Amino acid sequence: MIKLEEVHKKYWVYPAIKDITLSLEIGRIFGIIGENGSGKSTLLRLMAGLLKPTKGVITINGEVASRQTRKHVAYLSDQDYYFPYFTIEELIQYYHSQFSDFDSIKAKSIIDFLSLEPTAKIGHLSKGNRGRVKMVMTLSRNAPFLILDEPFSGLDPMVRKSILQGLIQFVDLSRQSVILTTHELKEVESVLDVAIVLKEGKLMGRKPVEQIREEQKMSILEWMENLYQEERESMKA
Ligand SMILES: Nc1ncnc2c1ncn2[C@@H]1O[C@H](COP(=O)(O)OP(=O)(O)OP(=O)(O)O)[C@@H](O)[C@H]1O
Repeated sequence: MIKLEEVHKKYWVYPAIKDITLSLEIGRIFGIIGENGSGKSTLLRLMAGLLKPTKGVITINGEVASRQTRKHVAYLSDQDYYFPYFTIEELIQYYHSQFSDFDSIKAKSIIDFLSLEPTAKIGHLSKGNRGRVKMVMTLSRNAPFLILDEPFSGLDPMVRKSILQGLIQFVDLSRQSVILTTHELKEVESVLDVAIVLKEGKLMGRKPVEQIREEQKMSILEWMENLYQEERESMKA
């Protein structure tokens, strides 16, 4: 479980995350959504142990988030940082040497599923295929938390949904969770279990997607827009 208790994060004096208390359990696919600059990437980086909270506590499986807890997290960054001179298979060997939980057999299956050529050099790939390589490297780790920051950037809209649905089969939800951020709400709606909405660094809501659909008769986007509207009205009052 990842637990945040009254977490604040400031960049210098600017507050990016404000007083968030939240628990994320194993066995779910969480979608963190919100407008640009609402704090989604900052929240993921805090959970991944890459940033320290300014105030508050984050624990991962009971340990305070730090360099040591990074072993519990496979993190896909929204940055394009992969080693351009490696081939995909060399990158797999490198990851295998770096992460004890890296599953090379799974990596090969995901490469097949995503129609990537193992001997291709990373630097020669299109942006969309570099994005696919990042997914291979992240989903091949048997870490309990797979944290994906904008995993679909660069993927064309026609394949996003089918790729996402296919990739979920490589996640073992009996002992893993996926936490992702995205602006592609339509494509992810069908696979998300829980939606978490941020606005200006604040937690606006957390709800099972089934409940949003069945009880509130709304899409995730409509639910998010409602929460934003309520916030605007409460600010005016
Ligand atoms: N390294 C940084 N230094 C200073 N301010 C930062 C830094 N990173 C993010 N911020 C600021 O913190 C706020 C939250 O940024 P963050 O990237 O977490 O938002 P986001 O919801 O992921 O945005 P987007 O949807 O555009 O990716 C923004 O106002 C951003 O400008």
